[in-house]
Amino acid sequence: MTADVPTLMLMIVVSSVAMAAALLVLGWGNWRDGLHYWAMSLLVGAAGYVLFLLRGQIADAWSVVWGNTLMSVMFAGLLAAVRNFQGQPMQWPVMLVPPLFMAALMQHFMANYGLRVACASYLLACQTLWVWWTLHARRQSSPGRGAWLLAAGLAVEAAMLLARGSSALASAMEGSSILHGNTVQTLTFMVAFIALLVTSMGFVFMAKDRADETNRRLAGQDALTGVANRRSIIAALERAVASALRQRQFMALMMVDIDHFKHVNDRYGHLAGDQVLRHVVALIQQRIRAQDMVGRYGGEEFLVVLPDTTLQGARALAQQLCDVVQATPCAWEGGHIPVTLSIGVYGGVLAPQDAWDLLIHAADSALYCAKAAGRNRVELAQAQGPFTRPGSALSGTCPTPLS
Ligand SMILES: Nc1nc2c(ncn2[C@@H]2O[C@H](COP(=O)(O)OP(=O)(O)OP(=O)(O)O)[C@@H](O)[C@H]2O)c(=O)[nH]1
Repeated sequence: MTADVPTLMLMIVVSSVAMAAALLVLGWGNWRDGLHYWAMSLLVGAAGYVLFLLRGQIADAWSVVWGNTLMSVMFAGLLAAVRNFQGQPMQWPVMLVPPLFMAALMQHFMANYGLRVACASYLLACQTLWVWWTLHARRQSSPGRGAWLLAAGLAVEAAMLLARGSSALASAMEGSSILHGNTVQTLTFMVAFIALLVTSMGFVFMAKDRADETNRRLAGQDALTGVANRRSIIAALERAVASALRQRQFMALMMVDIDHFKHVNDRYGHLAGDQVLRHVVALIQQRIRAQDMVGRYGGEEFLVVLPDTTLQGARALAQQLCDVVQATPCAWEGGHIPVTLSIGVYGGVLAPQDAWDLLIHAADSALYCAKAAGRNRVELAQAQGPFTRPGSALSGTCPTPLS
């Protein structure tokens, strides 16, 4: 099976330039995730192929030495793209060793086509595997389908280069040329073309996967405080309720509200109010466990979901929060803003009919009681028995009549 090698090379050049141009146009002014390194590498690779295509028409030193060196620079650039995507620093002195090595090897073996092909193929295979390994070693920073596609494309490319190097060593290639069509040449450049498409698509998908993930995270986040927003914290509560019911475990919930927050806004201004919200969130986050979750339920109201926690445990934590917030006024413009919290706590073993909205209602009722009883305090919603619909166990749990 043979195909016209110059045509295959031309296809690679045209696709590389087209993809690079698309990436450069799309990413212009907003370079991120290493896409600019990828685009530049494609252009360098295309230039290398153009020099191969001109074999016989320009000096061999240009076509052989520079053509192969540019191929090696292209793989150094792909490595740079992956490292940039992963947020790793560039190590140019190390990353540019292979291209320098390639230039020296090509000079040295200029007269021996077979050895030249073998050396160039093995060196490029090593560089491809280096990119693959960099991707693989930090899988957590590039999860998703894109990374799989890229890894697969790199693996195929490396396998093809190793096979080409071995075939060059095994067969006498004197008198042959890179532009001659034979089975190995055809396979080499067909695989190179496919690998170019697959790896580039994989890299772009990687960037897209990351953008999707960032959007998903932001959609579930409260922009001011950085904790879960109302939708996310309710979703987390639903999951915690389902898990507590399945495993017949305790769970607790706190509704935390900043006292007289309107007064903070009125006296110090809204920016100060925002700072107080962040301050309170930071203090809460410092004291909850990894499996707990805090979210902003409303203006100055926060929900804290506490899986596998008894009512008494939640009450102790709530009291700690009240104490620490009172003892740590919020720093603002060289002074301090005193802050206190009221907290309503629900905790217990759930009954099958209990739902997240009932638990919120319970914690909210207890919070109402805490406000009514003078603020800066903790009140409990339900201390015994399964939780039931409002109007039964919950009503009348306020220890102090509302004023
Ligand atoms: N700075 C700031 N203020 C907010 C934000 N969201 C809500 N608020 C304000 O929070 C205040 C809530 O006031 P109230 O519901 O009367 O509660 P309160 O003053 O804390 O009174 P109690 O809860 O009864 O102690 C209102 O003034 C809202 O404008 C926000 O994101 N930033």
